[in-house]
This record gives sequence, structure tokens and C-alpha cells, in this order.
Amino acid sequence: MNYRKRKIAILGSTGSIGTQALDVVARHPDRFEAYALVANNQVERLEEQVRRFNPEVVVIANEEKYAGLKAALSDLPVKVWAGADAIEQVVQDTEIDIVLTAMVGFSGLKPTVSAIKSRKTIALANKETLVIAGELITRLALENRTAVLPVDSEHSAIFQCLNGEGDNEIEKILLTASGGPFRNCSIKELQQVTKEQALCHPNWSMGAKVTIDSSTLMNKGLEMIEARWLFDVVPSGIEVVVHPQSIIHSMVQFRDRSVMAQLSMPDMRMPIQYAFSYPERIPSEVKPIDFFELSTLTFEKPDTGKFRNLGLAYRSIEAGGNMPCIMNAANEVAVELFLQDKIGFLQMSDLIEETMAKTGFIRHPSLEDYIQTDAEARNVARERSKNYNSIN
Ligand SMILES: NC(=O)C1=CN([C@@H]2O[C@H](COP(=O)(O)OP(=O)(O)OC[C@H]3O[C@@H](n4cnc5c(N)ncnc54)[C@H](OP(=O)(O)O)[C@@H]3O)[C@@H](O)[C@H]2O)C=CC1
Ligand SMILES: CC(=O)[C@@H](O)[C@H](O)COP(=O)(O)O
Ligand SMILES: [Mn+2]
Repeated sequence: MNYRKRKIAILGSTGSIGTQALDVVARHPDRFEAYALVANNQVERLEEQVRRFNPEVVVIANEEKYAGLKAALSDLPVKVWAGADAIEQVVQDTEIDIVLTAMVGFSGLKPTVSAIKSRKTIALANKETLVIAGELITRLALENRTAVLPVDSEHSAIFQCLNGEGDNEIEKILLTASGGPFRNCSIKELQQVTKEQALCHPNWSMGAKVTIDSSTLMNKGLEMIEARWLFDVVPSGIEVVVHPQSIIHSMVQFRDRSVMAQLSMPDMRMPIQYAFSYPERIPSEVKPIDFFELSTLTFEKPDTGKFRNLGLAYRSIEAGGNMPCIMNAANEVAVELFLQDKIGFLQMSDLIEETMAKTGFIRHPSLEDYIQTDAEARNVARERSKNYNSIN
């Protein structure tokens, strides 16, 4: 078959998604090339990646790490850049076909805007970008005639279920959730859970922030908003279904009541590779499902009384404007404080709710408004958290 090698910029190459993306590249050297690598702090890991994948350019976001990285790579022809502005610049390189956004949190927003404006295909792992500014991102993608392809496992599943469905109307999206490590805990038990317990996801090995989000069900709230923008579905048309085995990655129900589902073992190399190879499917090393070994797939309703973040996410998208941006910033602060043992598990929801009530609301925010809202909401959350102690 005749195809051109796709040149990929991997933003967040040293993280969980980034390293799995490089594994996909390594398995298909005839198809994909790691043209640019971007990380924040992990100089040694980045150096190893540069030596193995030979990119044209590498960016370290943390400028304090630049001298060390530059010295470590001084025997190689690779360009070495540093700082947040350099990330926005690197994604504009005309050689790049696909930008994989695999940084954590708010840091994904500006590089994604820059990549869309230079008409790159976005392989979107950084769900926070669509939570913060979904309306803006989808409008920019339309104006610049570029595709935002999902990498998040649930959204890749929905995307795959919609392939070939043309104009068939979606009746509802069934967004699956593992339920996290505390699915069967009582409120009393949730008061005592530790970060070590929260960092043990039952099915996936992921970065710390998304793992904590899974344990509070905030991940599902963020994913509901991500789905709202990717597939143009109203929030009430997205139902969360707890499916503890994480084999069905999500489903779509059509108006004739037929339901399409996508299944695979929980391995992110599947959706990452599909975003890279789309619209083709190419062979992968992902373990096939053994249905006889699995034997049971189960489903439950989420408990929004215990896991309040899911309800807060629905409230934020219903309010619209900059409210999901406020919620996202408050959540980033809450997760950080929980990981530092400064607040308890249940206090994360309290802090998010308070911050949503106390940060200035803007009905029609611009990119600049989102940046200011993020800063304001972080300040509000940090100030309010001083009234908390780590006992729930
Ligand atoms: N992990 C998973 O399986 C899934 C993740 N996602 C989403 O993908 C995104 C990445 O998650 P994950 O890979 O788990 O996270 P990790 O924490 O494992 O990795 C984050 C990566 O981003 C880099 N990074 C962090 N901050 C910055 C910054 N300011 N500028 C540039 N680079 C930065 C880190 O660099 P360094 O390490 O050098 O500091 C690291 O390479 C998140 O939005 C998450 O929600 C979605 C679905 C599944
Ligand atoms: C792998 C992936 O896409 C994660 O977002 C995953 O979905 C987390 O699992 P839960 O949030 O369902 O526990
Ligand atoms: Mn997911």
C-alpha cells in the first residue's frame, strides 16, 4: 500500500500516554515518526527517548532544566528548546502531521490552540482542554478544517461506534466508568482513604492526576464534558454506566434502540494507535480478549451521593460559560492538595463546589478569559483550602 510516514509531535512524551505512544511508533517505524518530543521535568528519560527516536526537535517546558538537557544532548544534531512559548511554536512546524496532546491539565490548552491554528490533526489525550474551552476548540477546529481525534479510551470507543453511521442520530451515549478503587466503600470509609489507595486503579496504569480523578469519578465528569464537545451531544444525552471490568470502553444507542459498543483489553496503545493510523486499522500487540476467561461483564449505576464530583461536572456544563474551566482549575488544585496530604478525599468535592460558587462567572469567555479564570479559580481554591484540615 502507498502511504506517507506520519510525523508526530508528542507533547508529554515522558508520561504514561507519551511513553505508550512512543511504543506504538517503535512498532510501526514504516508508518510513524516521532518528529518532536516535549516534556516538563524528566531530563534523563527525555534524553533516552531522543537517543532512541532521533527527533528533529525536543522541548523541555521547565526552563530550569534546559542547560542540563542541552549538555546531555550536545553530541546530537537535535534542536533543543525550552519554555511554554517554545511548545506553542514547535507544533507549528510545517513538517508535523499529528500533534498528540498528552500533557496534564491546563498546560494542554495553549499548545492545542496553536496546533489547530496551524492546521495539525490533533490526537487529543488531554481531556482538560475540551473541559476548559470546548466551545472555542471545536469552533477553531471547524474554522481551520482540522480534525480532533480522540485518544481517551471511552471517546475512541464512541468514535469507533460512530464510524459509518453517517447522519444516523445518536439517542444516547453510554459512557462507561470502572467505578475506581472505592466503588464499594461507604462514606465513612471514604473519609479515611489515603492517596496510596487512591493511586491504585483497578484496571489501568496511568499518571497520578488522572488516577486520582478516576477514584473520585471526576474523570467521568471531565469525560462527559469531553464527549459533549467531541460528538455534539447534550449532557442529558450522556449516561454514565459503571462497568468495573473496563472491557467495554463505551457504547452508543441509536434511535432504533440498537446499541454499538467497542471492546478491547484495557491497553491505551489501542486508541493511541487508532488516532495515529486513522482511518486505517493496523496490526497491534495489544492482547486479544479471551471471552471464556472473562466470562462476566457487569453494569451498575454510579453513586452520585458518594461521588459528588460527577454531579458537579453536570452542573458546570449546564451553567456553561467559564464554569467548567473554574471546576477544572479547582479540581487540579484539589488533587494536588490531596496528593500532598493537605486535604482529605471527600474534601476535594467540597473545595471544588466552594470554588465554583466564589469565582467570577463569564457567559461568553475568550481564550484570554479562560486563562484569567484558571488563575482566579486556583487562587480562590488555594485560599479556601486554608480553612480545611486533613481530617474530613
Ligand atoms: N494515562 C492514561 O492512560 C490516560 C491519560 N489521559 C489523559 O492524558 C493526559 C496525560 O496523562 P498521563 O500520561 O497519564 O500523565 P503523566 O503524568 O503520566 O504524564 C504527563 C506528561 O506531561 C508532561 N508535562 C506535565 N506538565 C507539562 C507542562 N506544563 N508542559 C509540558 N509538558 C508537561 C510530563 O513531563 P515530565 O514527566 O517530564 O514532568 C509528562 O511527560 C491527561 O490529560 C490525562 O487525563 C486520558 C486517557 C488515559
Ligand atoms: C484509560 C482511560 O481512558 C482512563 O480515562 C480511564 O477511563 C480511567 O478509568 P475510569 O475513570 O473509568 O476509572
Ligand atoms: Mn478515559
